Amino acid sequence: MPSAIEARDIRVIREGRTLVDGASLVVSFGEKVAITGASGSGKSTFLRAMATLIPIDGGHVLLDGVDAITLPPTLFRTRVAYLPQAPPMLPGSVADNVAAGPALRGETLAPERQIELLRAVGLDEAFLARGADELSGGERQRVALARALANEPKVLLLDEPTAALDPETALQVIDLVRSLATAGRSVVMVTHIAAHAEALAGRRYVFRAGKLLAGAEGP
Ligand SMILES: Nc1ncnc2c1ncn2[C@@H]1O[C@H](COP(=O)(O)OP(=O)(O)OP(=O)(O)O)[C@@H](O)[C@H]1O
Repeated sequence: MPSAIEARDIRVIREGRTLVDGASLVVSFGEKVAITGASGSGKSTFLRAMATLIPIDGGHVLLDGVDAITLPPTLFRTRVAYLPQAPPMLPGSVADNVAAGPALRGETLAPERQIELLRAVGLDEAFLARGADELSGGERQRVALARALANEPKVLLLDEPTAALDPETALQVIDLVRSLATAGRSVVMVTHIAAHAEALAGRRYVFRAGKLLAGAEGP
């Protein structure tokens, strides 16, 4: 069976510096992977490369065994959700945000589905009418996850989802992220906080000097 997503020998070189030096990662369906590493080690660059958001200087990203380069970008973006640190909210209500992905494709997200998605991220339906710009950091992170889930992605790529959160909220968001890995959905999370990587309870990697190393060893 092919993997859900695979990074094969990825290289990223910028301004003569090798930021990602032949990094490979195979993620199975339903698997959780946490990548830690020191600031500036290249983990965000690697995650963005996996999301096909930046040009790469070598290697391949495979989705379900198929080279991403051969897939229509819109298909890849629907299957693979990438969330940056502190994802920005779109103007309007929480409902507008949750329904944004389908709306881009000219589809309407049924109100029942919006409620279901909010519940999946631990928010009740009263949030739908709230202005997205009034939310706390933790609520924004949850709404961003619900917005991503509306596309029914197979893979979630999360860059420091707890970066802007207080310690208690951060652990709640990690619990939530852990629960989002299901039989058909994989999660790859970058975090510089070892305890959060551990709390994800999946496979562990460390990014060091552009290399992705298996294991939980600290930076
Ligand atoms: N487009 C670019 N051009 C030049 N240098 C870059 C570019 N993007 C990233 N870098 C550099 O590459 C290195 C790795 O950055 P990256 O954001 O991947 O690190 P990180 O491990 O995620 O760090 P942090 O935990 O601080 O976010 C840094 O030194 C950064 O300044």
